[in-house]
Amino acid sequence: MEKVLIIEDDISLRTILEKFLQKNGFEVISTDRGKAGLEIITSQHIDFVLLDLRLPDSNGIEILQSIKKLHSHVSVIMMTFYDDVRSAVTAIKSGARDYLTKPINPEELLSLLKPIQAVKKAVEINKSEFVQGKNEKFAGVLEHARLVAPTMLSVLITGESGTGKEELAKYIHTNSQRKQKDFITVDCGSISEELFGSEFFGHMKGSFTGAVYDKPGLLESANGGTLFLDELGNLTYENQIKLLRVLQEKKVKRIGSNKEIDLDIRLIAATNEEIVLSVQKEKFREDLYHRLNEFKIHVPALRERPEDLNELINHFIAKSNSEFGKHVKQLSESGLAVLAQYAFPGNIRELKNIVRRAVLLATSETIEKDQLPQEIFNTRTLAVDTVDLKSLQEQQERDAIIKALKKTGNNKSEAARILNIDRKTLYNKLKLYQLE
Ligand SMILES: Nc1ncnc2c1ncn2[C@@H]1O[C@H](COP(=O)(O)OP(=O)(O)OP(=O)(O)O)[C@@H](O)[C@H]1O
Repeated sequence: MEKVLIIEDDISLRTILEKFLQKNGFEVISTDRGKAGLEIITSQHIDFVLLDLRLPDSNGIEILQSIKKLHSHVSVIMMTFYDDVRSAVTAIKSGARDYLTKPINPEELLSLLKPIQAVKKAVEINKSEFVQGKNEKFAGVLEHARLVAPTMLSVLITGESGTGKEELAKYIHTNSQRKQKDFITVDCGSISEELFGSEFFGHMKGSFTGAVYDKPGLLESANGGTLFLDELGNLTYENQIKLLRVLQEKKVKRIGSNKEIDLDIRLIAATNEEIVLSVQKEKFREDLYHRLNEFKIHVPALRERPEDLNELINHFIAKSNSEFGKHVKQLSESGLAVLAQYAFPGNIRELKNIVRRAVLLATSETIEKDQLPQEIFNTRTLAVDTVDLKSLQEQQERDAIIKALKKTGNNKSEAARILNIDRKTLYNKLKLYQLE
């Protein structure tokens, strides 16, 4: 989930923004002071900041400059009054992603955050963060990844949600000669029809209302590097056409510019849906499918990799220790036995969340069984030789969705947040399980 920091001293505006963003699936943290905001950004991961231009203890522009100097990957949106648009322009020049004038229009705010959500730069690609494990199937996956990495073949990664498709895409990038260049992630579901052009192609200042500065598009940013198209199945049909055209031409022009830029981009796409079915139903263009599927890799579900459970748990214990300043050493035998029986419908992401929570709750060096979430004791356990794994997983997914909807009073955004999936995926699953 994306985390947003609000730095705003007007308490009523701050509260409205907090509630609105939480409702729309963001994790929110807020403060009324600029310096406290800087401390928060230093001590925890923040995706973007809503920053008031005038703060009681500091000047918003100076805070912006410090953020950009120390944490350049954090996107900042300035909030200002109409009569201070000049300062907003200075803010843009200092690296702010955009600005909003008060009173803040929530829909406008959302439309600004959506493309930011869609464009996550993998600033840290660290090989030691990647657990390889011992499972034979996954070893085969990695072998294929290493073989395809140095080529120009586009790769289609399939697999259930949370199995590590994005991690594998980064693995391919870091094993290619492009590793010094950028790896750009695009969440295909969050790019609307209207935004596609300016997000993918970029624009020149003044080319349309709201284009207050020159902006390179995603394709230009990924030039020389890798473009990762996540949740490919969520790309709208019209956007599929536009993407295909530019991939065929291998050239791009920013909106409002005549200058053609040659493109040299490695494409990796991921999907957890049966994209072949979408092709058959003519919802996904066959030509684009073939263009992206020059080499397919399927990532197995976590329950198909029981040998790797231990290594992944230890990896997440170590990560959570450094995140929370704890000194947990291990998971108890009985705790491990519980996890070993669990089917993990949310795969590695779910395991990571379970371990993080348990590390936070742990009161000694060992995580005890009762520090694992209750839900995993209630679900049917995994008996590999007697049950149909697919239907077991579907049943668990369905149960989890019903529970989340009940808990949130049928609020889909909130339910999607709890389930750690995007809203579009939730809608697809509601349709699939006939829960609409
Ligand atoms: N091999 C791995 N080593 C360490 N961590 C991993 C590994 N694979 C996945 N993870 C972690 O599990 C979580 C989910 O991984 P990732 O986002 O790559 O999955 P995904 O299949 O792309 O998910 P989705 O289908 O929802 O987009 C992330 O936090 C990631 O860091």
